Parts: sequence; structure tokens; C-alpha cells
Amino acid sequence: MSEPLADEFGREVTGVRISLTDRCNFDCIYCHNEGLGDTRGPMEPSDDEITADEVVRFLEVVEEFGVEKVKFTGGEPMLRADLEEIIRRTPESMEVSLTTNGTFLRGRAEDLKEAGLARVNVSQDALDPDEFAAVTKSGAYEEVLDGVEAAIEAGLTPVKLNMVVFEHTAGYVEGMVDHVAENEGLQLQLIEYMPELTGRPEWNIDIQRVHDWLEDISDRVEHREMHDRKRYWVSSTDRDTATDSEGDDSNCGMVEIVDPVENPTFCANCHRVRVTHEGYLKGCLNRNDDLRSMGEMSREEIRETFRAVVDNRVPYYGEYLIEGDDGEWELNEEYIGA
Ligand SMILES: Nc1nc2c(ncn2[C@@H]2O[C@H](COP(=O)(O)OP(=O)(O)OP(=O)(O)O)[C@@H](O)[C@H]2O)c(=O)[nH]1
Ligand code: SF4
Ligand code: SF4
Repeated sequence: MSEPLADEFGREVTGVRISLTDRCNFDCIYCHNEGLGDTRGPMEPSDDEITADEVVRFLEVVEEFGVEKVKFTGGEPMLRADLEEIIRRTPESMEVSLTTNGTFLRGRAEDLKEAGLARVNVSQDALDPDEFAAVTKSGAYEEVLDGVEAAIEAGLTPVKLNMVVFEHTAGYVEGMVDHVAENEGLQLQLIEYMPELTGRPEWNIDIQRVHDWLEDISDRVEHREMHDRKRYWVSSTDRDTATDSEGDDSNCGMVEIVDPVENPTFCANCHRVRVTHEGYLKGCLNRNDDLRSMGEMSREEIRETFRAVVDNRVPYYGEYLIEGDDGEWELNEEYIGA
């Protein structure tokens, strides 16, 4: 196994995110479908969907380049009947996680665990069936809660609840923070709404307000290496009397803020390459101008394509090129050696 490949900005690629399908049984009003647009369409698999063999071949190749993590996403990846097979065939050296809407976890969580899945992230935008239905256009609220429980029972932990913070959900943030602080096995990811991917800027709220509030109520704060994300540890007892319990997280819930929008620090610590549901490699969630098809490629061709995608990766947010003293364009130091 070689050292991870790094792009021009010193960002090593240690993880891959693979979208297994663009189909979904939900129709969330904020959905970006891994940067590719909406998920509405036929629920039957299309012939263009990446196959299990293609996924496994790709993973075996990138394992040679030191990739140690794979995240399976969608659409809804659990619509793939061969998900367990794909996970079972994933190289053993890799940590496997799944991002799902949770509807189908009850009944499959144990098999997924047995196949090698380490943990799941489950979208849950509100602790209220009506708002949940308004945001997801789905009546599967109870199935999702039950799915989260099944995942915890199966040991797919920590289960991270993904909540997109925007106009429809902002009023539920406090309740969700309480919920994870009170329930062992749960963590919360508060995801900044991405207006440029949904075309509804009026739903945006200032995520800094959420940072400030968490700063006030949390026992301690840390920075995660990936994306330099902030993590707040919130006490499950009386938040008003929270003391500095550094190092003792037994009575705390973890809340992480995922705030990529206009955030150069987030991009400077981005270590992932993506694969679309049709088997195209791309270097950034928000870019589709660098797509490279894996199609029927040989392993050597996949190696070359992966190298090329990594070589072409550029940060999305912030100015990655700046004008030097001599008038020439040069790479912005802000990103280099992140
Ligand atoms: N812009 C941007 N957004 C991301 C990136 N990674 C995750 N996100 C956002 O975060 C959401 C949640 O991602 P998940 O798939 O649950 O997982 P994660 O937070 O990336 O990773 P883990 O916490 O390690 O499981 C995604 O739907 C995106 O909106 C990224 O690299 N760039
Ligand atoms: S569950 Fe995920 S993939 Fe499905 S519509 Fe909602 S955000 Fe999109
Ligand atoms: S470069 Fe920035 S926007 Fe693109 S995937 Fe990485 S963190 Fe997300």
C-alpha cells in the first residue's frame, strides 16, 4: 500500500464517498443528491447504476493508494438489494459507514453489521411527525425512529443524526440537542443549508447563531481533523450548571456542525473523492465539471483516472488562486499543507 495521494494543496485523499443510487423514497425539500440535483424519478434501478463489481474493483484499487474509509450514500443506498454484498466485499482495511434516511434499517441493521458496516448516519430533521413530513414529503417518521433504534441495537454506533438547519427546522435544534444528550449511542450533525444547491436562498439561516448558542451551553469544544469541523459536548443534565468536565464525556452528547458554505477552512481539510451513482469520479461535491467515467475500465485505467481526479482537485469555497506580486496567478497559501 502506498502513501495517500495528495492534491496541489497538500490535501491527502484518505476517504471515498460512493453514491450507490440516485433513487430515494423521500423527496426532501433541501436535497442536493450529492451535488447532482433531485432524486425524483423511477424507483426501479436503471441500467446505468454502478454495479457491485464496479464498486468493489474501485475500492480494491484505491486501497492501494492508502484510502482507508468509504462512505456509501445515495439517494437512498438501502434501496440497493446488494448493499450487504457490496459491504461484505469491501476491503477489510477500510472503515465502512453509510448515510441513509433510516426507513429500512429495521430488519437489515444486523445483517449490515455482520457484513462489516461500522456505523450509520441517519437523516432526521425534526422530532415532530408533521414537520418531518413537510420536509421529507414522507410519512415514514415512525419507521425512521425505529430504524435508529435498530441501528443502536445492532451496534452500528455512534449513530449520527443528520439535521439540515434551515427555516423549516431551526426551531427543532434545541430539542434535537437534548435528544442526543439524553440518548447514549446518538450524536448530532447540524448541517448548514446549501442554498446554491436548492435554489431557495430565503430558507437560509445564519449558522453562526447556532455555533454561538452551542458555545454557551457546551462543556467543551474540540475541532475534528476532517473539514476542521467544530464539535460541542453538551451535558445531558442541567445545561445551566454545566461545568468544565474536560475528558469525561460519559454524561454528554456530541453535536458537530457541518458548515461548508463559504468556508475555506472546511475545504482546506477535505480529504475525499466521490463516485456518482453512474460510476463517475469527481473531486468535489459541488463540482460536476470534473466528472470522469470509470465505465468498463481496467484496474490500471482506474488507477490513472483516480490519480488525475486527485491532481485536479481544487477547494470550492474561497479564492484558491490569488494574484502574486509579479502579477502572475499563484495558489493561495491558505490552503497549502492543510
Ligand atoms: N460541501 C461539502 N459538504 C459535505 C461534505 N461532506 C459532507 N457534507 C455535508 O454533510 C452532509 C452529511 O454527510 P454524511 O454523509 O452524513 O457524513 P459526514 O458528515 O460527511 O461524515 P461522518 O461524520 O464521518 O460520517 C452531507 O449531506 C453534505 O451536505 C463535503 O466534503 N463537502
Ligand atoms: S433522504 Fe437524502 S437522498 Fe433522499 S431525498 Fe432526502 S436528502 Fe435526498
Ligand atoms: S472542496 Fe469543499 S465543497 Fe468541495 S467537497 Fe471538499 S469540502 Fe466540500
